[in-house]
Amino acid sequence: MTVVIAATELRKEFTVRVRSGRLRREKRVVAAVDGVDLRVERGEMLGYIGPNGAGKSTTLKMLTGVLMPSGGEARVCGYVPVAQRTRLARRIGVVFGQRSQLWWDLPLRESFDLLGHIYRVPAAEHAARLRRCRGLLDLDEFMDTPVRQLSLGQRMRGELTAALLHGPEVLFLDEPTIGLDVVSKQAVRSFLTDLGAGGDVTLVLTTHDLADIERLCRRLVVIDHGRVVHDGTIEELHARYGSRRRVVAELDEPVGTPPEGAVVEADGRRLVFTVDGPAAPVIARLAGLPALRDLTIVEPDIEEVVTRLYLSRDAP
Ligand SMILES: Nc1ncnc2c1ncn2[C@@H]1O[C@H](COP(=O)(O)OP(=O)(O)OP(=O)(O)O)[C@@H](O)[C@H]1O
Repeated sequence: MTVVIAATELRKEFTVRVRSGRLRREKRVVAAVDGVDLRVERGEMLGYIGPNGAGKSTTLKMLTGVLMPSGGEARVCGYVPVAQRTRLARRIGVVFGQRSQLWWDLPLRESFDLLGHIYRVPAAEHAARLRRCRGLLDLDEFMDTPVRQLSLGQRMRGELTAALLHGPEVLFLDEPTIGLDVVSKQAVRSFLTDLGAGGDVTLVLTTHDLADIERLCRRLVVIDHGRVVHDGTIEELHARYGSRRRVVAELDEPVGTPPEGAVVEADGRRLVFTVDGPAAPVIARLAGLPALRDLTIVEPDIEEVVTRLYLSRDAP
């Protein structure tokens, strides 16, 4: 296994001035990233999440060579990000949802051509990658539209293409689906799934949309107040917080005496059972209910478990 991202005790402190009286301003140090250890192997798709202000973007900026760490070490593709930023830039692709790497007044097509020249991508490689992105991201309709006239969803598809034209090994995506409609989100997600399926590109994704994570990432790193508070699979997070599957029975008539273990909802027309192991015994027990209309198994909800994790961190 090749480790493509290795961070040890990575730290970033910002000095901010805060008002401390009518005229006085005091200096205060904010530890935006407070000792993050992270190892990511080639081909992993990693979700890097956390509440607002947790330090996600700051971490990504340090890993991509935009910000100098205050402490600790980072290597990405073997390079020290800030010191070897130019060399690193050839090996990574970056999409910051809130910012653009495209030329505002140029049509997409020309932005892509320029990027091909800047990175000195051989013409055949450039054409092949562009063809693939055009197909998978449905770019054809707006290839000749100036970037400033693109909608957010169209621009994001352009941004992803721009980040990939030089064939990066690691792709850093900071909120790539922010503000996109459901169709554009799906387009971006299936594009990233396709990209990850090859196993060569490593993907680090920050997002507040946990469906992105569920759809794309096996591993989840959660940070809060600049520190890693979970590093593992989504299943491990569910196990840690005791998330359970539920069996839901919909009834045509309100139930008289609810079966043991049921929570009764919807005026007695819905029974909810929490199950620990296999759902079959509960389902078998319910199959005989006279007014039964439908039975569903509801998997543990990622939003719920992540909310619990964030809230538990807030507790004193
Ligand atoms: N340039 C800066 N100067 C001062 N403080 C900063 C700067 N950039 C970030 N911070 C602070 O560092 C902390 C982490 O910010 P960061 O942008 O990394 O969070 P985030 O996890 O990406 O948040 P969000 O989900 O809201 O985008 C916050 O408290 C933020 O106010």
